Amino acid sequence: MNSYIIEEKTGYLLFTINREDVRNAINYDVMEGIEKLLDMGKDKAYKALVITGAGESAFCSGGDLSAFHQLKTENESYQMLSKMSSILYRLLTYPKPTLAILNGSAVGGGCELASACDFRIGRKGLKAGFIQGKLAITTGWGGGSILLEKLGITNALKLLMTADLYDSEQLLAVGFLNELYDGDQQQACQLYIEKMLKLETEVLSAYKKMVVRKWEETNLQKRIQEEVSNCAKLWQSEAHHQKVTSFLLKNKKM
Ligand SMILES: CC[C@H](C(=O)O)C(=O)SCCNC(=O)CCNC(=O)[C@H](O)C(C)(C)COP(=O)(O)OP(=O)(O)OC[C@H]1O[C@@H](n2cnc3c(N)ncnc32)[C@H](O)[C@@H]1OP(=O)(O)O
Repeated sequence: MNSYIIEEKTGYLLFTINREDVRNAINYDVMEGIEKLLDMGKDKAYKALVITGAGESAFCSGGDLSAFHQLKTENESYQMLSKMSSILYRLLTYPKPTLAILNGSAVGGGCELASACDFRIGRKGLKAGFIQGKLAITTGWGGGSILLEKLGITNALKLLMTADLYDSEQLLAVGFLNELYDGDQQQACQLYIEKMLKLETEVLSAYKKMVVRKWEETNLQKRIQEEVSNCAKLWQSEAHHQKVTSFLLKNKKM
């Protein structure tokens, strides 16, 4: 079964992480799928990109712990973290509107993926959290630096420094979610982007350029690279490896 599905919809591309059995955890296949989405999205036929997860339970549970647990040293983890942070920077600065539909829980890198999109709508009742801190690491794909750009500093630091799971109403209140939906996900998606799809793609990309220019002037990409380097240093700590091992043992993955 493919780790992801890319569907051509009228005016936009829909990317679905298709790994429901592991709560849509991101492995190298999914990373390659997002790169393929970003390449396909250049076509003028598409005015927007939408990202979601398969099933009702999870949007994305972050990095695939079974796959990435093999990465022990700072350098080994840096290669993976740097690869995904570059992909998320491409997504963040994409010259078209991008929407994450949180169809269920989003944790760790799943929240980083959602943060890299311009907009986030979430199913009522979901829980999400930047739980990296509970694994003795920080965000490592750029999500911390991006969150600090998109939410107020206090709200962003609260989500990052508590490493807690928050419910959909709380996430709406702090501005991580832009809207909540009940029921049909496709309808919620259509309702959210239909007005944007009526505009010329040149107008949409001109507005996106305004914010990308601000991020370029404030060295966001360099700040993301520092985040990645810091996470790689923490990654090799005994504390991090023990936390991941206990998760995998609890789920009989070791
Ligand atoms: C910089 C980013 C960073 C990185 O890795 O590089 C991160 O993303 S760090 C954070 C990594 N992610 C996690 O620690 C999340 C771990 N998962 C969970 O906390 C829960 O699974 C949750 C809250 C997402 C969903 O809980 P729920 O009770 O609904 O499901 P289960 O825990 O029973 O999980 C079902 C099934 O999926 C497997 N699973 C879930 N998440 C992952 C994952 N991230 N990697 C690998 N496998 C995952 C879990 O082992 C269960 O497998 P099963 O064979 O059914 O026992």
